[in-house]
Amino acid sequence: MAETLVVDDGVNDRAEAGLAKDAAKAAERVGLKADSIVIRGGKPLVGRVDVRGAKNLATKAMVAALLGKTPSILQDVPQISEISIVTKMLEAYGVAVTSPEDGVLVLDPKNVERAHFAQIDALAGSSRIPILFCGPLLHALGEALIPDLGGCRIGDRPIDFHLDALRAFGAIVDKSYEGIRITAPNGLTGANIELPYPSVGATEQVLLAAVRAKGVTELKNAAIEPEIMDLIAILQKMGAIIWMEPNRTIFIEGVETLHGYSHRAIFDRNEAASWASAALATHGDIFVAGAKQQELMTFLNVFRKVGGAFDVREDGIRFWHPGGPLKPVQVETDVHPGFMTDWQQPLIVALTQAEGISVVHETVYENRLGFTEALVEMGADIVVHTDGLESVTRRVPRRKLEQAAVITGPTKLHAADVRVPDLRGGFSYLIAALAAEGTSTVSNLGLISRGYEHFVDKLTALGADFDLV
Ligand SMILES: CC(=O)N[C@H]1[C@@H](OP(=O)(O)OP(=O)(O)OC[C@H]2O[C@@H](n3ccc(=O)[nH]c3=O)[C@H](O)[C@@H]2O)O[C@H](CO)[C@@H](O)[C@@H]1O
Ligand SMILES: C=C(OP(=O)(O)O)C(=O)O
Repeated sequence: MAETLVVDDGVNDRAEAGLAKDAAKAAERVGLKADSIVIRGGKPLVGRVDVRGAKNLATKAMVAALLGKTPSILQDVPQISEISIVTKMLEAYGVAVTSPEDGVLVLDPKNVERAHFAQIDALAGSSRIPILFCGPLLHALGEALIPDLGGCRIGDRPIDFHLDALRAFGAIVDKSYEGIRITAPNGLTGANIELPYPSVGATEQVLLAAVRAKGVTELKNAAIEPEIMDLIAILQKMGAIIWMEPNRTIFIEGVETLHGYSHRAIFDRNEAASWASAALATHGDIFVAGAKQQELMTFLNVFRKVGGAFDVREDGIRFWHPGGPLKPVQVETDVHPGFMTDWQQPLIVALTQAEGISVVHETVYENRLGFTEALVEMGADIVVHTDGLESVTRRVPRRKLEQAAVITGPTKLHAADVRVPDLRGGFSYLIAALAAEGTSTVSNLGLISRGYEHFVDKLTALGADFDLV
């Protein structure tokens, strides 16, 4: 059975309570005081939004700073609650975090020897990032205490690949602690690791542990998402030796010491794709400044097939609904370069407006379509098949408990009161409420601020009609 942290039944409630409590607190730290938004829908979103660094890179870059002997500088850091949570973690682990100007973080690991493990428990259940501190802390201190993980509840999200990899490096895992305690009395030694699935987090785990391990590490079946490539670029700036070979193989030659980096985070392609879906679903026209074509190629193909229009410019991408009917599509989520799982939730709202039957097959997580229930309440015709659909071809082997959503459109969406279940599901509810006729209330907004910077201000800039409660 896969090893898990916070996902077994007995501890789920604790994780959920932690996530909800922390989401609200962390949201306040990034300026969101309201729990709910009352949206008067039926108006197209038109205007410009700016997208900065990716949540899924910036947080890992912050962890990487712990590996350096000197301070690191990270630019284009978004004001999202996930960053404020990781800042608190870094501070507990002895890294001084300052922000000389908006979007810039200086991360100084000078006090890591005086890590305050006792303060870490207060952050239990708030994020998935803590598990990535294992390698850097083991190199710095020979010991790591990691609190229970949080993150979106979109599947079981075990950490067996992470722990197996750490054991392969020579670490000892003790799960009697609430969370995990991990030690490396003899240091970490490079290893040959093959991941059972190209997990993003487990690939990052291996990179962050291997860069200072003794000897060479070979990682097979690695994830190769653009955010991972950006993390590799950061580690190389720090002095690491990393190269790639075909078929998802990464080699890392361990080095004695690393120094700080200066880096501008890759843009948030998940946020960009979310605003693109919002433009389509509301018959709108949104220029997403900072979006780049390369990392969005797979999304852009699907967006075009659905009938959306886009224009790639020097400084961003304009997405709009060109008029006329939208077309149904068949999409299967996958690891990069496939269609990213984080994109499917916002896209599904747009697909409720396509003429015909669309299929979205979720193959990365086993519980990421539950959010569609609220869309059905709002008038969408969506049937979720929990065994997946046999007819869909796939690159990765079939895994248990997959889900497929069959969306029949177009359907008129009407107003409803809905509660945000997870980050992308929450953004989807905002889109649905903006597209629907009437007045909807979306509550538990704190979760959206985990990954969408200044989304309330952006909605105002796009002409949305709403009040915060
Ligand atoms: C903070 C962050 O970057 N989050 C992203 C990251 O999550 P995260 O890194 O958690 O996602 P993974 O790629 O690790 O997970 C993919 C699949 O592998 C499974 N798995 C993973 C690890 C493990 O030890 N055992 C195991 O079975 C998971 O349950 C899941 O079904 O990549 C996901 C897939 O692109 C994205 O949806 C998330 O937005
Ligand atoms: C699933 C996501 O994030 P996390 O891994 O932080 O829960 C996401 O960004 O959509």
